[in-house]
Amino acid sequence: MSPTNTTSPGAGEAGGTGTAAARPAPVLRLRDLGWTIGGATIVDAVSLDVREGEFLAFIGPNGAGKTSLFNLISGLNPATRGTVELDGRDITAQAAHARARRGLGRTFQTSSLWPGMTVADHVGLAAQAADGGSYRVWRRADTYPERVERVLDRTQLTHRAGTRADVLSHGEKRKLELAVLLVGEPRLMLLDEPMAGVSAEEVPALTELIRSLHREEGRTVLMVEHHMDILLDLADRLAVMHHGTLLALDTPKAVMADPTVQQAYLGEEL
Ligand SMILES: Nc1ncnc2c1ncn2[C@@H]1O[C@H](COP(=O)(O)OP(=O)(O)OP(=O)(O)O)[C@@H](O)[C@H]1O
Repeated sequence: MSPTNTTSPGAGEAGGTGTAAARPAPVLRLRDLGWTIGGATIVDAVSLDVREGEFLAFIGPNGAGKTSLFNLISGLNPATRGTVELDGRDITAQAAHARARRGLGRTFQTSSLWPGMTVADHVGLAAQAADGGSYRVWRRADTYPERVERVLDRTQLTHRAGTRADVLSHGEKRKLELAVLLVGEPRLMLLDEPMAGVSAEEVPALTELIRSLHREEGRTVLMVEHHMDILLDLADRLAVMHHGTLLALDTPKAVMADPTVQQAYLGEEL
């Protein structure tokens, strides 16, 4: 595996499917993307393509720049160099909400829920926001009964509809964050450590949910995760971040066997 892999088209690399002629245009294209703040380069010239329907997982030691890269892709932070293209359109200068309207949605490493608000109200409010409404002028969740019901059913939270977010288990909170994301029907989902804080008993159901959003619904998924066993099961390709750079990008098997990657993780379990 060579780092030049990172600048070649994503299609076909993951499972060896398709020919160059049959490759669809990438849904997401990063070119020379970087973020420098206070003189420190946090994300350093990352280039990669993600094909429609792909599951690309990001791994790397703590502080490698994975979340920062997600912030640049989702528009939470502005890039200080390079470009982000979605469906062939340069969105580098677009704000996060404009990117969300184009089908790019994300979850966060730390919980983004309102403790005193019910599960159904979270989803209803997200539906209102997805329709261009404001998060500040709150209408009741039952303005969107069908949509709320559908998303709660999809995320196995129907029985928790009237429950306040702060009494949910960690796994249910993560599902609710996915529900809030799904109500906007994202085609490209950025999931930042969706298993963080989730108990071992709840991991399989959450993994299955994420798998079905990808495999059954055909959503493109970019996911940061530290649990390698989960990624080996879910991901088409692994991207390895190290000191802000993209160290490797290949199939999980090839990445695991790469001596450069092993070196980067020296002292840590890969
Ligand atoms: N706003 C900021 N200002 C200065 N430094 C920052 C800022 N945001 C992140 N950093 C630094 O950038 C580096 C990368 O952080 P980031 O959260 O992107 O890493 P990560 O790979 O997601 O780590 P983890 O796996 O621990 O979540 C860290 O050293 C962090 O302290």
